[in-house]
Amino acid sequence: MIKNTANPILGILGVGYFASYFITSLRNGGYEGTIYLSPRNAQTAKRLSEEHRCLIAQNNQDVIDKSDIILISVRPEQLSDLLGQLSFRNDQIVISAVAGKTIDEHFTIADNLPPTLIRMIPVCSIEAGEGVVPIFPSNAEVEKLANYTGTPISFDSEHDFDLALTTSCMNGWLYEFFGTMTDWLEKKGLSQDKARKVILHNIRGATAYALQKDDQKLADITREIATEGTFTLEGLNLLKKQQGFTAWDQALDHVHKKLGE
Ligand SMILES: NC(=O)C1=CN([C@@H]2O[C@H](COP(=O)(O)OP(=O)(O)OC[C@H]3O[C@@H](n4cnc5c(N)ncnc54)[C@H](OP(=O)(O)O)[C@@H]3O)[C@@H](O)[C@H]2O)C=CC1
Repeated sequence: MIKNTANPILGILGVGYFASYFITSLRNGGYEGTIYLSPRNAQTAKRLSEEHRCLIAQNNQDVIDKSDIILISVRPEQLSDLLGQLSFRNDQIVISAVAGKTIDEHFTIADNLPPTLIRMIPVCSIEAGEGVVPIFPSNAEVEKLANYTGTPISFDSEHDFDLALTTSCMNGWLYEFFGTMTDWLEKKGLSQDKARKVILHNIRGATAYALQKDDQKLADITREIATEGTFTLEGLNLLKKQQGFTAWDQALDHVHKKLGE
């Protein structure tokens, strides 16, 4: 059992890009628990200890020994090396942020993991306090932790979790899409600052509006706006004719297949 359920002690193995945004998000969201970091990436660990009140452990085993919940955020190819010589207590919760490795694959790589192994892979937007935090399987302690960072969504199957992960890649494509529209505005004469604000607040408004209409299908919101004779409908028809939306489906299909390989 976790010793301090209000503030479980979090240990992090793999202190790189993911750990940086996750810790920033936790602290911004008000998480006051102790955080122990693996010392391997000394520069990042030092920065996080200074900026976000983390403690640097002596080594990876020290991280585990001092923590209730251990987050693994090394790259997939580094997982077996990391887990090789470590030992966990059976009452600990391990969260893995390692993309593309199933729960079974984790246990195949390392038979020393405790029984409670949870996959949780949020995207970097949680640093701004927004974004989905996919979790599998559901776990109350992990959901509580994730709640500091964004919107936790727990899935009933790894298949569903992987679908959510696929759209995490989509989250990355969106910036390219937003950038294309911003560039268009700039080419037409708008300043960079104004173009960026117009696009980003348009999109933020669209998501906020849709989130408050959760009983309505998203396509129905479009149908309400893009009525006969509107410029919105003309643009929409052009996008459809140019396969503007099916191209996104194809990219999602591609990534989903890759995740399952
Ligand atoms: N980057 C992202 O946006 C996202 C990443 N993820 C997942 O997060 C994980 C980490 O990705 P990311 O943060 O980008 O990668 P990084 O390379 O930035 O971070 C991984 C860190 O783990 C360290 N590390 C490697 N082996 C060990 C070890 N044996 N003991 C202690 N530390 C070790 C690395 O140190 P060193 O540099 O010395 O090897 C590095 O500091 C991946 O599995 C990825 O799938 C998930 C969602 C999004």
